Amino acid sequence: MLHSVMDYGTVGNRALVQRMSRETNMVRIYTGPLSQEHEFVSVEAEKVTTADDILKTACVKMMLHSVMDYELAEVFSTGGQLCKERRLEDGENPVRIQLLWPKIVNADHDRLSGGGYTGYRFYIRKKTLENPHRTSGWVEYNEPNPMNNFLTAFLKPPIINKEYSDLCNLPDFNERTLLDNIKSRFLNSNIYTYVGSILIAVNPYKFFPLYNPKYVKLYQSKRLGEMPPHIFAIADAAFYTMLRNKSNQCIVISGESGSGKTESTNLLLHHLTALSHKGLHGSGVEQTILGAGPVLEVGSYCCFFLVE
Ligand SMILES: Nc1ncnc2c1ncn2[C@@H]1O[C@H](COP(=O)(O)OP(=O)(O)OP(=O)(O)O)[C@@H](O)[C@H]1O
Repeated sequence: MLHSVMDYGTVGNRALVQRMSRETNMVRIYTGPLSQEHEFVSVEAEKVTTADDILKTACVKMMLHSVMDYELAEVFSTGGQLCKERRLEDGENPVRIQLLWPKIVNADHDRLSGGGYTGYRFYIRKKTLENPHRTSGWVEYNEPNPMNNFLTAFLKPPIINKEYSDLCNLPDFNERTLLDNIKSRFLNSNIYTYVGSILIAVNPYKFFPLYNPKYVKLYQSKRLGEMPPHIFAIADAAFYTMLRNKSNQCIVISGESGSGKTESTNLLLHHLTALSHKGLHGSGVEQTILGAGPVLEVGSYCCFFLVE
């Protein structure tokens, strides 16, 4: 009798364990430089789902055609410095792995601060030609995370040879220090610098991946100066000031011929339409913004009116 009760218990437990292992979880696969559109893709998975299956789904979501060329990596990072990473074996179970990640560290997981993110993440990456089968053991690094290097370098200002992202903070303000500061920022791919609430843009005459949806998201609802200088920050500040104060806004863009006024106007429009797409304030805003053109071009000035 006792034996049969115990059997019942065992069968009941097994059913419970099976049910629990079938519960689905979301696994975030960060895209790094592989996607301009998405910071990550979410894949629904069970505890028993293999890394290989998750990789296949992530590739479909990201429209990457040859799964064989990609792999998943578990990455631990602190403040923009990649501490360690390892390749996931095909048969490993990412859901089980992420359940073991320390919760306290991962509380900061989604917080992109001046130093990047802190915690564990899964990344999808291209297999390297030199080493198509990277080790599945942890490899430690002391250099900026290669997955996110442009974004990380952008978010993390250099400590040595300190640069000032706002010229108002220059300890010794004169023409020389001003130009030196803008030049050294430009050489570090920082084309934007603030002077208080004014933005100086240096035309790079080449494409920088600074305007994709990741950056649109990064600058939404942020105070001017909270994030590194960017044209999106100006658009965001004007947009929210217009909504908050219920007053029209004007952005003046000035510079000599070829300095990038038209490009800057397009980038402002790009961010403003992205903000209105959020649907927070009704789709009419986009029409109003687009209807706010024509942009007034007079000599070397562009005036961009944002009408409530
Ligand atoms: N932020 C930027 N990133 C990359 N290229 C840029 C950027 N800003 C401007 N450019 C490039 O520089 C060139 C000149 O820019 P643009 O036409 O915007 O200058 P402009 O000030 O409007 O010139 P003009 O006053 O003669 O009309 C263009 O080829 C443009 O693509």
